[in-house]
Amino acid sequence: MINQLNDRYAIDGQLKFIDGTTEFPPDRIISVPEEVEGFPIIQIENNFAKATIALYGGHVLSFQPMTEAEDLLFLSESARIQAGKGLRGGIPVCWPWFGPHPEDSTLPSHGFVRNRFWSVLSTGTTPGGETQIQLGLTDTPETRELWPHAWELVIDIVVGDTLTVGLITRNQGNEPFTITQALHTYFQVGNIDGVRILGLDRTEYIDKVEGGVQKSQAGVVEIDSEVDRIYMNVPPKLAIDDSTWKRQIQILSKGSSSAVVWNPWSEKAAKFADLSDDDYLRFVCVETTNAGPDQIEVFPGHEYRLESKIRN
Ligand SMILES: O=P(O)(O)OC[C@H]1O[C@H](O)[C@H](O)[C@@H](O)[C@@H]1O
Repeated sequence: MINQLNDRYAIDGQLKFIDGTTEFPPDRIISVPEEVEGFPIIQIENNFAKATIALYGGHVLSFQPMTEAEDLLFLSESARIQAGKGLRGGIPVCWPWFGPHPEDSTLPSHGFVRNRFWSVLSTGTTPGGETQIQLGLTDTPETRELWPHAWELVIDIVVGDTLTVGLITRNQGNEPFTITQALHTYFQVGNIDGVRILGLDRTEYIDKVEGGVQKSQAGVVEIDSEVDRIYMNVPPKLAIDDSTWKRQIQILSKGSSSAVVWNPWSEKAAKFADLSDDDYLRFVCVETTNAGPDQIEVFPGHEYRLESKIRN
């Protein structure tokens, strides 16, 4: 499998496929999903940055511009490969619903594409020397049991000094459908104590920690307890200011008017098997979403693109 992928899609000196099971320590490989041999991970290194992407979940795992000492993305040291489960960290794709299913709590949280193998549609180099990868996923009889629609998803990733991730939803059926979704980005930070999220002053948010009450943000967002919020009518540009590592990460979104900010804090983090107890100090999720009232209707034959650009 890895050899075939390399024969077809590798780019000399820039992109190759590796067997992900050799990248994770054996005690963190709980069960390898059966659909595809090995656990293919795309490894990219070009003039601008290094990045890795798992075919499982269409999941960007890491992105480090050459100018940066530390990865912009957080991947838990306790992240594990487990069939049916997503990986903790990077950019999980939540689709076609964000969070719990609105009517049926037995359905998986954050939809069902973060734990499926995506196929490679293309790899290439842009005229400017960035690396572009497109992965795809389509409905099957099994997904139609979970969500009765015909669809095609494409994740369009460009690795340069900026990481661009576009998630394209195509409606291949005869009826319109409505989605919520997220590029659920885990940003790595020096210490959560020194983090300020900029750009959300005076926006309204749904506070999930306090049962969904609506509040208004005053000033920058600082985190010193569990935070789980859907911000609404957000501007297209947010930033994470990290005083510990003295860097600022820019997040530019398109096709999104909401953003989710999440940190589980100590007590909740301790309950996650795939997070170390003090990992809550090392990341904050600032997610580019269509969530809460920001819902998207896609008409037959049409497509919708949600996009997040990340850079330092
Ligand atoms: O544990 P997961 O299913 O990956 O979800 C992790 C988190 O994702 C989002 O940020 C939600 O707003 C949180 O409520 C949830 O806890």
